[in-house]
Amino acid sequence: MSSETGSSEHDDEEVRADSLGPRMDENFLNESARRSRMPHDRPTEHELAFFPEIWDCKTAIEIFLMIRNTTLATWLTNQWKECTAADVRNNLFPPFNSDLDMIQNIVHYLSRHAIINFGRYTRVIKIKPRMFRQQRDVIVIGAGAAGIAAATQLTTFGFNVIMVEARNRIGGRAQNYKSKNDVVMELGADSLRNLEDSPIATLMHQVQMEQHAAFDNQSMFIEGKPVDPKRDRLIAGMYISARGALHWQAHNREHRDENGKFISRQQAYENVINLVERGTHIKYFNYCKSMEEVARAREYHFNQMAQLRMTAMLAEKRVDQMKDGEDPLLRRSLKRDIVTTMQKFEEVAQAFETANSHLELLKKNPASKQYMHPMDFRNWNFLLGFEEYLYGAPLEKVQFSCDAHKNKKHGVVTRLTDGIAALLTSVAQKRNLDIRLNHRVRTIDWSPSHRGVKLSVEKGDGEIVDMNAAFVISTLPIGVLKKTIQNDPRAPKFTPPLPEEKVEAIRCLGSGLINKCVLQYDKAFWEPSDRYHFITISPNIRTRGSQLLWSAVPGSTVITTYMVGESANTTLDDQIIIDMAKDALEKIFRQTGTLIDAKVTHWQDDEFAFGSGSFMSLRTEMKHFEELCHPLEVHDEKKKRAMPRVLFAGEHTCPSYTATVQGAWMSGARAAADLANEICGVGFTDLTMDAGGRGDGKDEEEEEDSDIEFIEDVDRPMPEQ
Ligand SMILES: Cc1cc2nc3c(=O)[nH]c(=O)nc-3n(C[C@H](O)[C@H](O)[C@H](O)COP(=O)(O)OP(=O)(O)OC[C@H]3O[C@@H](n4cnc5c(N)ncnc54)[C@H](O)[C@@H]3O)c2cc1C
Repeated sequence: MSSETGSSEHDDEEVRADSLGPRMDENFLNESARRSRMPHDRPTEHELAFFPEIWDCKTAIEIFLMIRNTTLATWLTNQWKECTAADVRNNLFPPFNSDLDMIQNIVHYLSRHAIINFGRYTRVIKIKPRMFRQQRDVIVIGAGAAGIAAATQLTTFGFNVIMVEARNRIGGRAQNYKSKNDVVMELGADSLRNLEDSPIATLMHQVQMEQHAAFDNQSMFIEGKPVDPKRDRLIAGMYISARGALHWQAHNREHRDENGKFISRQQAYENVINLVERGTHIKYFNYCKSMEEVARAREYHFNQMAQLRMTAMLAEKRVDQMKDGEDPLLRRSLKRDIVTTMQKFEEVAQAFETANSHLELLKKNPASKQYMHPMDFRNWNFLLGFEEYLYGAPLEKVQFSCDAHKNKKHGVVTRLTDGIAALLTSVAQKRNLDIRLNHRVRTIDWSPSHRGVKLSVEKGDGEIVDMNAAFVISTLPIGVLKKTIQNDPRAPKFTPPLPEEKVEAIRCLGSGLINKCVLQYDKAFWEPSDRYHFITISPNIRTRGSQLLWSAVPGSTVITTYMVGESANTTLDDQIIIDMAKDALEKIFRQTGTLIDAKVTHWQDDEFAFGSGSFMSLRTEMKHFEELCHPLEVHDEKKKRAMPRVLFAGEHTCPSYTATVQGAWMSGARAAADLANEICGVGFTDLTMDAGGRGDGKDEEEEEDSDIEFIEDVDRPMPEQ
């Protein structure tokens, strides 16, 4: 019987392997789940919440996972075209391809949450709005990565979306600047990390833009002179150990001071260094103590040897002075004394030798007086400065345990030759988004007395217009929200004011700053294939973040340097910053070309950003992210519950990827899904009831559309999108 079961399992496996297309083997399915940030072997908590029918049944979970992973693989195989239930079914083998409901529900779930079918792709199934007409209008504030993600998703769900953007361009903190001879300079975000599992990788795949890896081949310079790579590796090793220790601590215990504030990353590094330094001092103290003890023992043995030698010599002299036959008893006794003294001398001489060689050994291997040489502290400080670049804030202000909540995989760092803003523009164009540039939102009125949300918007020519929508998605940056809660007239005003919990969350989240100095020369005097990325180490700890990294797009004549940490908020004149950068380059390369164009950013003064990105400050708690995402709600009499009016997105609402383009995109998609789930219902679980939970006949004034049309579908009608 057992052999029968065994062979049937084996046959099943063979059937599975044969039935899978050439690319849909198990490894590819698992890899597809990983690339979509999902575990391949279990449903996520979010999935379980949406698919209660699989909770208690192992087989149902297996079927679910097979269909889900095949859906992800189907999408990843062709990300230019909508992945439909029919496509997924074609890639499934029996019996998994028979559960049409499950296939459709999974495709809907993954599409709704922007895990598949997002970005710049061709839709196959006609969009069917699943909400009342008056619930269809949405205004998205801000046309950065978060706004574009939210708008593209919402249009897919059937909403009418208008985007209002204060600037005369889209992209927000991803900003291209075309220099005098049309070379693209990135003034905002320039590097894309975590691409192995990032939705941005899909956009790049869809848009097919030229890209290149950054951070290759780093060379370090201190005051124009290359740093010894051996010492660099040594200090980098120490830093990696210290960072590992911090990471371990962050995951294992909470570190707050007596005021309940988190310890800063700078403080945590200092603690680690002090701990190691203390260990070094203790070792040095023990070394000195051992030296002293061994030297004393050696001296003691030496003196003992001298004494014993003297005793033996005196005894010998006495024996020599005795006449033949005189006092034989005394002679014998003296001779015996001489023998025992010499025996003792041998023993002491051996102890002396041991002490002596111990002393020599100690002298040969002296203990260090200090952990790190003052010169090496420069390298160390560069590494901390580099963290300030990654976090976009001085380490004194960054919460030490912030890594515990961040996705730490950085992998290959990629840059786009035409810039990140061009990528976002391409997606927005393809999806035909209605973007109103030069529309600066002044007030957001979400009073319960209105039917929806009323925006007061200032157009480029100064005219103030009112715009109304059922819902608003705000992607106002954290810097702008901070100004809002300070009643700064430059930031939009909320009426009624934001709830206290949200105000507290905005106050407690950090708003960081990275600035850049971008230089365009007439020729590239750096080696384009080699040192297109290098590092200058500041001799001064306070200025460690000033012009620490240099990067250039290979083949271009533009080179960029960054100002981070304390140095980012500089009050120096632009010309001084440019001259400093030119001097640093001249020190390294001696011969530089002619400067054609230069640009220094001041993101702290930009009225539509007031900073570069959010970070976890010493007061940030995880609950603050929930508060930041939480929509502004109004009680709905009909539905007898609170309904969202203003939803929030932006990089600062995505704790795993704060201050990144990826985080911004994911937050926009999340806000769009939240709104659609709330208004359209989770279409994949309830296909008969309408959006408002009405369930039966139609309300006269709230007419629903019924223009459903499927261009391509599985054999039986597909549920509404
Ligand atoms: C110098 C610098 C370097 C960076 N480097 C990187 C990097 O290497 N990699 C990375 O992933 N990220 C980087 N970032 C961070 C990244 O740019 C942001 O996290 C991301 O672009 C934020 O997108 P968002 O949509 O949340 O916000 P934004 O892009 O800021 O979009 C918000 C939009 O709202 C608009 N807006 C503001 N106020 C109003 C108003 N009153 N009315 C109407 N519209 C308004 C703004 O104009 C803006 O377009 C960097 C940022 C800076 C500044």
